[in-house]
Amino acid sequence: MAYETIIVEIEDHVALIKLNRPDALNALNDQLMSELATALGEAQQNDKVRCIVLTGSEKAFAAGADIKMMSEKSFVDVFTEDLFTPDSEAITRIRKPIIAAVSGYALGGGCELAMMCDFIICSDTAKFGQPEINLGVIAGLGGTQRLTRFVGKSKAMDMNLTGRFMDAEEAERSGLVSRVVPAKKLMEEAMNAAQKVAEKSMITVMAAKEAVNRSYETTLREGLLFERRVFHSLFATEDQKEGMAAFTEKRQAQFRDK
Ligand SMILES: CC(C)=CC(=O)SCCNC(=O)CCNC(=O)[C@H](O)C(C)(C)COP(=O)(O)OP(=O)(O)OC[C@H]1O[C@@H](n2cnc3c(N)ncnc32)[C@H](O)[C@@H]1OP(=O)(O)O
Repeated sequence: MAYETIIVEIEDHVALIKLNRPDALNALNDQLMSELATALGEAQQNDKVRCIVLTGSEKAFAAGADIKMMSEKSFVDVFTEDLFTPDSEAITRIRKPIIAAVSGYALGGGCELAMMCDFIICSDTAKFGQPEINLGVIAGLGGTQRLTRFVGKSKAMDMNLTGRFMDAEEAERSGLVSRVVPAKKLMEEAMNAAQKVAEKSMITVMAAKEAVNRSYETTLREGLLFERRVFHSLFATEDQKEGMAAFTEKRQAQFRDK
């Protein structure tokens, strides 16, 4: 399928999805969000794809929802048509792993989009923020909910109430991102991480993703039980036999997703 606001490339089992609205710092309009959902759905269906990397430009991962589109709308418009808060499940229900590679601004919906991914690698130029307060609104795609789970109440309140930006160093220190790398190395680092994930058993990767995500949705007791059940169930796979045999035989495992 031909896209106008994103670019999709598939190489070595990794789908690289690049947000591409350079004149608006990748502001998230309806078309971009719909094309992104379609591309992710296609990556999920494509057997050649084992990991997905989502990125933007050097200057902006995404500067949030399209303010020019929002500015004319009334409460009745946005409430009745459920505007500007697309169902994040189009992204979070993707079972293959998604890595966000963030350079420059990840603000408002851009920060929220990065947080919907499985982990975030950012460049030392990255700036995260929930500046919606400056527009007379609040975050609408997880900036008060996911961000609080990532960085805790105090920092999430600070960012949502003052609208200040968090730099890469603070984002790593606060647990929002997993790694910070020099801007020039960002894509290499993200693609290498994706390759590492792509080498694993897809069944095990999907199970690990589901188990970690469960920790956000349930109690510790239920989460630990879920983890234990999934751990036990993986002993029914050929990939568990292969992984453990490879360790014993001191060789590289050859996973077959079975
Ligand atoms: C998801 C939900 C529910 C809500 C939201 O996300 S609300 C949006 C939250 N985001 C923001 O408030 C950030 C808005 N942008 C900025 O503050 C600045 O653009 C900046 C700090 C990211 C960068 O500033 P800079 O001076 O370097 O660049 P600009 O001249 O301001 O921008 C270049 C170009 O892009 C257009 N732009 C930027 N962000 C958006 C946006 N969110 N929506 C629509 N358009 C955006 C900006 O207007 C300019 O284009 P023009 O020169 O044609 O006006």
